Amino acid sequence: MSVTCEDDIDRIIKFVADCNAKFENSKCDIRESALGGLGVFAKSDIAQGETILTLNKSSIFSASNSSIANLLCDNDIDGMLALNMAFIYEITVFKNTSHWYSFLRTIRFHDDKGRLNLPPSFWSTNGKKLLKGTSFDTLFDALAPEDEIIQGFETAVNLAHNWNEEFGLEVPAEFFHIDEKQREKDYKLKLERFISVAYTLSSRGFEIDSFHETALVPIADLFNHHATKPDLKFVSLYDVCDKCGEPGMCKHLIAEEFLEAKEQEKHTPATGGTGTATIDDNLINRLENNLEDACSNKSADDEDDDDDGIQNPDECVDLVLKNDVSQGQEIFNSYGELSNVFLLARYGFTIPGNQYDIVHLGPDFLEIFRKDDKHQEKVKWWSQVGHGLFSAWYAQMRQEEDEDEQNEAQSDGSHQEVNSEIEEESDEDEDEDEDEDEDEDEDEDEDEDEDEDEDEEDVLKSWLSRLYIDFSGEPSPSTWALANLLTLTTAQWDTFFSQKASHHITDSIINEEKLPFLAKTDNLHTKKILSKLLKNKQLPTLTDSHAVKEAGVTEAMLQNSRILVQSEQEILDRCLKRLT
Ligand SMILES: C[S@@+](CC[C@H](N)C(=O)[O-])C[C@H]1O[C@@H](n2cnc3c(N)ncnc32)[C@H](O)[C@@H]1O
Repeated sequence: MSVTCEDDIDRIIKFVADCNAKFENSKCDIRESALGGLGVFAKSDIAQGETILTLNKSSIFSASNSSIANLLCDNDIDGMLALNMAFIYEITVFKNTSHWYSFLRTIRFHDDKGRLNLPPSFWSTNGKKLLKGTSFDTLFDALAPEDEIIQGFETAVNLAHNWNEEFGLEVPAEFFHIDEKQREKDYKLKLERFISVAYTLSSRGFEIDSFHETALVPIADLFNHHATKPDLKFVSLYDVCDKCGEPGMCKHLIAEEFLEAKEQEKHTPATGGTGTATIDDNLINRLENNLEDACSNKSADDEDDDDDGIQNPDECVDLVLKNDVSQGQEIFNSYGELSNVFLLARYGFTIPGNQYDIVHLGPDFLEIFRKDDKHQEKVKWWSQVGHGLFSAWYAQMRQEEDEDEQNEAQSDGSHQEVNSEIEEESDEDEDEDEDEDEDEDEDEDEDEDEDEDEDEEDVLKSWLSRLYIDFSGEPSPSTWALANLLTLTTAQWDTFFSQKASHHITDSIINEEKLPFLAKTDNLHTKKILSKLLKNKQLPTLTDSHAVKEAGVTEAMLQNSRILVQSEQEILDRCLKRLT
């Protein structure tokens, strides 16, 4: 949960005004939202297509335009780790000397009681219990501490000390100085602060372009998320030079073109070639001259901009309304079509009745197999052969059904054209595949042993992940198939194969005519098996009486877990209703 204080609104508005941003202040109101923290509301009716925020990319905060941009680049640090480190240096070391300080200090990574904002993977043991057995735990394994962020923290601590030793850059002590006298305790504290910043920034970041990557965008980050009816579109030109952020020609592109031309020359016998293309002093001088010219033109343009207030749209980010909004309404953005698992893991909140939620049944099937030996052969076949075979057959069957539907709607002439195009495409694919196969053969032997263990784990994860119920309460095709399989008597199971290898069931040859049986959704025995499995499913019990909080459990943890668990429980109830 990352929320902004009302007291900070003026500071944020002043920051964007100082940056010459265009924010429709007269039409939008920033105030407290019932969803928590602040939100943005329409002061009057606003029409679809209106741009309510335009900000030059120089006013957003990214690792690439931060005070430590060069250091990060020299040390090959990018992505969220770079943004995290840049944010920490800006708010602790550079403070008032930083252009972004008045904006960045409004981003809080702890609640009003000073408790850090941590993702469930770093919740206390009691906190994690609240989500035990949900899809968050069993499908995404999202309660396990994330090694990547711990490694990121250690990299950041080492770099901070190196930079301090090499050229005296102050170490952000609250984050990266670990007191050796109480190392274990202090390490945990600093690590959690670092994770808390990472979690907070991940809930507020926008993907800008190939230069800035993920960045913080003032005002834009005050819009809350709506799962089904967002009002806004975030617009930013993604393809820019990844070294300097220029949307058009820049010295890096000129250099690249020069090297390409040299490379071509090398392969053209008439002119001959030098053999290697390097960026020599001459080229650098030419580029620098070009750049100076470009800069002087650009500053002239910028002066023009100041005169008439027009900015180059390619250098700006915009928030544009994609619906009409009415006076008083909260204006929503979309953070993506995300289930509560993703919302909680990345953004720190959940929404009741989230239509992207599912209930995972992998561990529940495993429990049936663990308890009852009689299914062993079927499970072995399903995990190693059956699920792949069934999934491929099912996908093909669905495709054919879709094609039949399309064909019915099409005239005969256009129908034939479509088919011949598809055939040509698949012929080409086959040729390409053959070539690739030859190359691959050489490398295969080396990697085989290493790959085997990983493969087994991946295979298990893969077929278990397909066992779920969707938001409407409908079991997935694999869930129906596996449950149908469990209903087979020994005699029926034997007729499933045209040739059965009794020692190695996975070598048996399936009777393909039997596959449609696995897709059946009306078998009473199957429905009984599924109903029993659902009734036995153990989700945490988090009724209102769970209000007595245990140590290490905050109100926010409890509230988010309650919403997530309730959403899964409602899906189970819907499924049970369908089955009976
Ligand atoms: C980008 S910020 C949005 C502005 C935020 N309300 C604030 O006060 O700064 C994202 C955070 O807003 C909150 N949030 C956004 N949409 C929400 C929703 N639909 N329900 C509950 N909280 C939401 C969450 O705390 C999330 O971490």
